[in-house]
Amino acid sequence: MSARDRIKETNPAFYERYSMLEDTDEFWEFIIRPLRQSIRVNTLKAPLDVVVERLKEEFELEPVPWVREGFFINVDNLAKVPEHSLGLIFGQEASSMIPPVVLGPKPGELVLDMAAAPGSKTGQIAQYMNNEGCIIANDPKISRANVLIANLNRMGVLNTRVSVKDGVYFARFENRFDRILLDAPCSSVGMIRKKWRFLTEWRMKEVVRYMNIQKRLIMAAYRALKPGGTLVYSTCTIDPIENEEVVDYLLRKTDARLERIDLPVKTSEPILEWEGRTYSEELRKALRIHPNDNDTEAFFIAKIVKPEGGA
Ligand SMILES: C[S@@+](CC[C@H](N)C(=O)[O-])C[C@H]1O[C@@H](n2cnc3c(N)ncnc32)[C@H](O)[C@@H]1O
Repeated sequence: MSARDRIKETNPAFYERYSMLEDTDEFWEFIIRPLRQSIRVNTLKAPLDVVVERLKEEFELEPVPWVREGFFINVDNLAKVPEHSLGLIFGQEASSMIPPVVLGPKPGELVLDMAAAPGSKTGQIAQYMNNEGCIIANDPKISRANVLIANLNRMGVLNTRVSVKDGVYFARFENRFDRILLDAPCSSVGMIRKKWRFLTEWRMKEVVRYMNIQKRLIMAAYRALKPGGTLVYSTCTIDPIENEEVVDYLLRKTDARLERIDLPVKTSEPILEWEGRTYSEELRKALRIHPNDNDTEAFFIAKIVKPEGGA
C-alpha cells in the first residue's frame, strides 16, 4: 500500500487537511518514513574533532549541513554507545538543531528556554554559551522536568536553573531576557516519523487547542524579551494555524519584527493565505520545513526581534 493510502486510511481528516498544503507522493512518503538517527557532539565535554575521530573508528558519520556539531550516524541503539552515556554526544533530530543556531546565544547572556524538556535544545544553547551566563530552562510537567535535569547533568551543563511553571508565568519579567526560545508544545506532525500515534491520535480540535496555548506563550515570551533581544518561535509541526497564524498574531498585536534566517537548509514556501485569512508578508522570512525537504522531521522556525526602545 502506498504511504498516501496508508495515511488516508489511518486518519482521513489528517489527509484531507494536509493535502491542501502539499500533495505529492514524496510528501506523504516522508511524513511516515522512519527518521535517520542524528547526534549533536557536546563540546562542553570534549573538543569536536576528538569526539568525531573517535566515533569514526566505529560508525559512519555524515555532517548535518546546518549545524557544525551535528552528524547523521548509522547506529541502531544510541543507548549502547558509551559516548552517549558519558554525555559526549546527544541524540537530537537534525532539524531540531536549527532553533538554537538561529537563537545565537552568547556567553554571559540571560536566556529563557520556555518549553525546555527533555532539554536537547537547552544543552545546545549552553554549549554555545560555553556554560557562561544563565539559562532558565522551564517546563510545567514535573516528570518531563526531571528528565530535563537528568539530561543537563549528563551533558555537563552548569549555567542552567530549571523551573516548573506554565510559560505564561514569565510575562511578569518584562523586558528582562537577552534571548528566548519558545519551542512550543504542538500537534507534532513532524514526529510521526518517530511515533505512529501522532498520526492515529491527530484531531483538529487538538490543533486548535495547541494554537491557543501557543498564542498565549508567544505573547508572554515577547513581553519578557529585552528591547534589542531575539525570540525564536519553533514547532515540529506543519499546521499553518500553529505556525504562521501564531507569529502573525504576535506581529499584529505588538511591534515585533521578523529577521531573515540564512542557513543551508531546504525549505517549503511559508503559508500566507489559509482558510480565508491572510498573513503578513514578513512571514516569508520564517523557515517552513517539510519532512521531504531535507529528509528530517518537519519544523517551523521564526526569528523575532524586539526593536530597541520598543514595547
Ligand atoms: C516540543 S516540546 C519541547 C522540546 C524541547 N525544547 C527540546 O528541545 O528538548 C514542548 C514542551 O512544552 C511543554 N509545555 C506544555 N505546555 C506548556 C506551557 N503552558 N508552558 C511551557 N511549556 C509547556 C511540554 O511539557 C513539552 O515538554
